[in-house]
Amino acid sequence: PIQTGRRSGGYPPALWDFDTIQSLNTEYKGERHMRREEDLIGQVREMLVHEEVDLTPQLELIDDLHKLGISCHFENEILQILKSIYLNQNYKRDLYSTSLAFRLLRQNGFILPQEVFDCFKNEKGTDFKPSLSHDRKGLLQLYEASFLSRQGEETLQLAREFATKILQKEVDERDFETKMGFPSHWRVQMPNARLHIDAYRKRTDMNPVVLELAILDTNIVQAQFQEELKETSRWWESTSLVQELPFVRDRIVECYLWTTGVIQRREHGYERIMLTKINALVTTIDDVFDIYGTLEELQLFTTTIQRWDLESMKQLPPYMQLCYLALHKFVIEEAYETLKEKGFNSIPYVTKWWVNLVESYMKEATWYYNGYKPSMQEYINNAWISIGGLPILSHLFFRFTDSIESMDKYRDMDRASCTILRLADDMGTSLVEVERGDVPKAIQCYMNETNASEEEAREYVRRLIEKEWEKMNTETMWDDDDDDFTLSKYYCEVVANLARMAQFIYQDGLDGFGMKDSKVNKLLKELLFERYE
Ligand SMILES: CC1(C)[C@@H]2CC[C@@]1(C)[C@@H](OP(=O)([O-])OP(=O)([O-])[O-])C2
Ligand SMILES: [Mg+2]
Ligand SMILES: [Mg+2]
Ligand SMILES: [Mg+2]
Repeated sequence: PIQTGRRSGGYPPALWDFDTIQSLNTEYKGERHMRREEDLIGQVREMLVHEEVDLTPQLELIDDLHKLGISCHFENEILQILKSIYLNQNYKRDLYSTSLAFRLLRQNGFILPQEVFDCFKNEKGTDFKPSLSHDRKGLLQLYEASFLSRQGEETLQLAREFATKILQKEVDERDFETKMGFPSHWRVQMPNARLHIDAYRKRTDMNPVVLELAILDTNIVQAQFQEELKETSRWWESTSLVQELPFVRDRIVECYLWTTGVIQRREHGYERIMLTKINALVTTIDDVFDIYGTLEELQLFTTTIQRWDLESMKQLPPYMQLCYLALHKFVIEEAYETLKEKGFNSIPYVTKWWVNLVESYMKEATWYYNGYKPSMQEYINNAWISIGGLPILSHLFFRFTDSIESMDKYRDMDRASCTILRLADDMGTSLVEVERGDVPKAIQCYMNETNASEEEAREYVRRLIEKEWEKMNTETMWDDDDDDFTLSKYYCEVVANLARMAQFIYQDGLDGFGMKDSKVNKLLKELLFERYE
């Protein structure tokens, strides 16, 4: 049933108010903790570079440091170790070591060819040797390594099918993903770190120095996250958008949580605060289009943003004027920083993506009000834009790269990231959205088009996400020695992390952003509010 005009999003109120956020405190800002952390970092560095450990334990340590959220302290040492393994190719061992080395090397820019797995295939090269089906440890790592595949790498496709077929026998189809969890290549680092610390501390091969560093570090980085969160909360309060537009989702804490997975490097606090503001603005404008504005108002709003001037603002209703001016003010402030620090004017580029976004919103609103049901392809061609990833990535582009000319190099990875963001969001939010009144989303479009069941539609969307990850890998993993192709490492990281964070927020098909009863909400409280014991 098409409900014209004002609808409710059915979203619960904010879980934490302004004063609660401002009163957050932790003892882990003290000098004493910093000194202890430096001491532990020194001890772990010794383990990394001096102990003559065998290849496999060294790779396992590197993998653990990343999952425990503390690899940032050892970036140079890790790259040195991986570079030497890459150059003297001493990873050709059993399935486990080869798969582990393959994944860690590719994840760090050393693009090992898929042919390293040929020795594990049968004579005809048509499949992996059946004898491997007893090597569970090796198969798990082969499964993980297969997610580093680029487009057209058949051996890795074969590896994923082979490992999945055998591992699936242990768990039935449905909870395979839940039990296996997302492959590590799809997992964000900081929001998952505490889950890994919980698991690590129970392992028999756990190293007490590594464990103590991981626990201390997660409490120290929480102190930094809390200060950044407080700043974003003061900004959000100052916009008065919640007061003037009471129907929008008041989710500044969740908007901040997003950034801890997208921008994982400690020193990029400014970018996390900036990204939180973008998330909050996109959420507000999305709700204006999705649940509140009449078609006429939305058309006025779109035209005003297309003009990007202050003149045409007066034709807007008051609630839209405030929203428009909040966006305008943010874009100008960021452009000011970019001009001051980098000497170029980002406004024409950034405003283009904000205009594209509201035009895609306008298309969805028109479809909705006309009861139009787009085909899957027609929907996706618009919805990879309407998810709001492009303004996010364009603002981050100007923070993490130094030349406007290079923008085209990133176009395909941007699209892959936004498409995964869109598909993951639809998996988590579209049932509630369509229920309260919204344009049919990926799951519904596929069901309309093929008469498939919801479960079949979800399985189809999951396969689309896998394909988009292959595009992402193809675009972001380039041989570092391919010197005519220099990409910004930081930018490639955040593009892939935006997709990862979407899959984290909407894991298990739940809305970890809009709704409160999800695993994500528990992880949010632990990461941002609770001391890790
Ligand atoms: C940050 C975001 C990913 C972006 C703004 C809020 C979101 C959580 C999501 O909100 P949603 O209403 O699900 O977007 P859409 O489905 O209406 O496009 C779109
Ligand atoms: Mg919406
Ligand atoms: Mg929307
Ligand atoms: Mg949605």
